[in-house]
Amino acid sequence: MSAQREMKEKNPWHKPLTIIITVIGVIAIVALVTVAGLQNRPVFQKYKYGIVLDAGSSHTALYIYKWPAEKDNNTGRIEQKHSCKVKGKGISSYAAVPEKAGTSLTECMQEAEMQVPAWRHQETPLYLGATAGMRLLNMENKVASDKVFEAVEKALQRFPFSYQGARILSGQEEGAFGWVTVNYLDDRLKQGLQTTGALDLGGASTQISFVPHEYDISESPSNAVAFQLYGNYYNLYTHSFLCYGKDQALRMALAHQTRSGPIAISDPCFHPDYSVTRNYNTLYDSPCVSERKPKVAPLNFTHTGEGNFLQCQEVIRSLFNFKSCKYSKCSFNGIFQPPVQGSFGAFSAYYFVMNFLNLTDGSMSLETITNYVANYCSTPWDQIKKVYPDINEKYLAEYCFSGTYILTLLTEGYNFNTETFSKIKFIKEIKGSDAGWTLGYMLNLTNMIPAETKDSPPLPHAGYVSIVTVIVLLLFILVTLFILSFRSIWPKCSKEPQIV
Ligand SMILES: Nc1ccn([C@@H]2O[C@H](COP(=O)(O)OP(=O)(O)OP(=O)(O)O)[C@@H](O)[C@H]2O)c(=O)n1
Repeated sequence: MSAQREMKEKNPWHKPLTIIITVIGVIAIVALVTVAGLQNRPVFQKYKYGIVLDAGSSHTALYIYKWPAEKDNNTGRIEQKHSCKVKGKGISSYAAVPEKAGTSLTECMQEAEMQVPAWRHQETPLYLGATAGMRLLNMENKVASDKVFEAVEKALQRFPFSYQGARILSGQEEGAFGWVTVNYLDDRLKQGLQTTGALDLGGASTQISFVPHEYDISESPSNAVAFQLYGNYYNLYTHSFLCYGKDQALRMALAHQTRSGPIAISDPCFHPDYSVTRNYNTLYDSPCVSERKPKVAPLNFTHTGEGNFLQCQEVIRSLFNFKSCKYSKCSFNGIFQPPVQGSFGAFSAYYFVMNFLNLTDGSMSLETITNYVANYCSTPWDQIKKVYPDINEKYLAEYCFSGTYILTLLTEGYNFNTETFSKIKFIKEIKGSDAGWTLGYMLNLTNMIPAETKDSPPLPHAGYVSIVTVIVLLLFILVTLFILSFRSIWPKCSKEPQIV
């Protein structure tokens, strides 16, 4: 009996005050942990959406972007949710039947309706930007270009999105927004890191954009774009060469070889044994070559291949004018360009071509790549078709020209050398979003990159709650220890059990 009593005496949990403190403490901890848990549980994310249609010269593509609804003004959070390739050619090819330019977009727009939740449709901005194909059509036939836009606008307005307009981007915008996209996706802008240059090769134009060292923008103001993004200032050099996209460059190369109106040409940029009949009118039906059409020429010419890389380079060199330059330094055609600087991302047709040729592995030297392309070009056409039976023959026939064009443009046009060439990465996408001008365009139009950085609290909310929880827990332990340590000096007389 007395032993039992003694045990009760020694066990502090039997003291009423201790029990009360313990219960309160446990309740406090449970409450805090519950609050922290609720606060930090993975909540159902609500997203906002934006749609951009890239109406290029060779085709149109639709991109849907999404970002967390509560973070409109934040960085690194906007990502590509979906893309859709419009069937058929670019909208500029519908000049003779403009309504078809509109209807061609229907399928991808219907996909967009399914991809974006219905309750977000009305607030989802929808943009269409047209590039070099429409630039050329607009130069050639403004009425036809306006009609294509009318048809496209009509078609897009039928959908329940917030239509924001369709327009032709300038070459400078195309270059600058491509640069913004690449650096945004790489998280370089928010962190103020050294930026990556952007190389974009389309069907009808090509763009080069980078931030040069010691750049005197007054030398050629039309090539300069100033940005203030997240509190950082950038003086971007950008230039777009109309007609130097890969399809128009090929036209120019063929025009060069048919300038005297022959009935047949032997082309070093096509494989040995390759042979097709081409139509003079079709070849010269572009403002990039129309003025060079020979006065006297048959209806068709036979286009055969020779597969000679060095001679192909000679033909391609003839497309560039390296003679005149009124600036301290030029790329070609008298266009100012400071020396290339830093790393570059090369996308669109740069990627399609280099990926087909298996040359996107960054470890290959310029010399190895050149030898590979030379060897590829000299391979007979029949053999090429056997090795790649599933590739569209039109694309397949052109990869020798395209590979040679890319190497010549980069090394002789933009002056990349062995060392600087090794800093070019051929990329399709970055972190799941396609490289191209569309994301940069949307970020700009929706003001989603602030000029200044926002002041943010020193700790994120979740961190704050966790720290408070730990501190309270420590306090509770300290108080308990404190109470227990005083147990021995508590007045015992009043609590002495009365033994009757
Ligand atoms: N698998 C593929 C897909 C496309 N291409 C080529 O890549 C170019 C298209 O690049 P893109 O960036 O889509 O150009 P567009 O936007 O159509 O052209 P632009 O920007 O000049 O208007 C075209 O020459 C097309 O033939 C290719 O070689 N292989």
